[in-house]
Amino acid sequence: MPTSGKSGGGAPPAGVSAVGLRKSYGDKTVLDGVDLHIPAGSVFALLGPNGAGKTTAVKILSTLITADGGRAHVAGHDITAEAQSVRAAIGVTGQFSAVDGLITGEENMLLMADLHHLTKKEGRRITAALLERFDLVEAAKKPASTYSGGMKRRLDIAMTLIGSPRIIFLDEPTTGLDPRSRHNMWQIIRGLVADGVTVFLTTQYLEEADQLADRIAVLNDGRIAAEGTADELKRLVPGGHVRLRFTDPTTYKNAAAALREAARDDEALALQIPSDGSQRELRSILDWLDSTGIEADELTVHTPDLDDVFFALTAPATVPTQPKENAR
Ligand SMILES: Nc1ncnc2c1ncn2[C@@H]1O[C@H](COP(=O)(O)OP(=O)(O)OP(=O)(O)O)[C@@H](O)[C@H]1O
Repeated sequence: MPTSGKSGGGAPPAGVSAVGLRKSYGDKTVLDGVDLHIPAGSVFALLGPNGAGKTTAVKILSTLITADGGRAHVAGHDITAEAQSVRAAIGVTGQFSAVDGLITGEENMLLMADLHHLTKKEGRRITAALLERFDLVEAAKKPASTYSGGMKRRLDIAMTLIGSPRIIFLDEPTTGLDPRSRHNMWQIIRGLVADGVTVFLTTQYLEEADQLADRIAVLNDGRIAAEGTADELKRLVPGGHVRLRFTDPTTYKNAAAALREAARDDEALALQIPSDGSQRELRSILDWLDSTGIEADELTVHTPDLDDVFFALTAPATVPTQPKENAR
């Protein structure tokens, strides 16, 4: 349970905790009782398909909008009763960028320093350090509207850091970025965490969550469908299988008849046998193929990844234990 988090003794407060968060727009329920517990100093990824309510959750936790129900504490402060203290402790970047394209990157930074009531001297010092850290020195005197997507995101995060936030909400920080800029952003996020910042990240990229997050929650239909480390989530779904592919339709048909427990893909002439991918299971499958004289043209081992988790948990009618393609 959340504590009021006043900085007394005892265990440090969670970075973010929420119980039963609810939000509806008209008769559409967007969040239907969301519970979260994010330890301070960790990276948390909220995953979900388009329209799942990720941005809504970020907006509520960063006090941009109010929830219809539930309670939450951010940096130890109640988001309703102590919204001002929450705002002082957090930074938010992403879909609602604070970058003003008409002024230069440096001017954007100095403006932010003014907003945080830093002295001119201190503002200049921090601006110079952050422009350097985020590789924006060369572009500093150019209007931000001329920046690439990756540079704008870097500037956005640099501006957020002027306030020395303890918690940063990154709403889809790499959407639309090319692979190099995405990797660059991952390095930046890792750097923030190394500095002790708690990162709340929303993303549609499973690889991103896998790479960065200590814990991941999958939001679906307004509820947390699953929560855990990437490995814990991968163990939730039976996505592991051995795939046998054939080129000759008759061999494929014979194999399918003999291997009745395998899921069929008639178009690709492929069979999928559920398997944990262990050496013992592989050996028994190979022995069985030898003994029946079935020879596949290709054999691949597939272990569950976050894609499997995502598809299993966010399918319209979730039936995770059944293979998608079944025998006809
Ligand atoms: N101000 C609003 N008024 C009405 N409906 C809204 C409003 N804001 C969000 N919604 C609806 O709430 C749902 C969740 O939106 P939200 O932006 O939180 O989803 P998301 O998970 O961030 O999606 P995406 O990945 O597409 O950004 C959507 O169906 C959206 O249309």
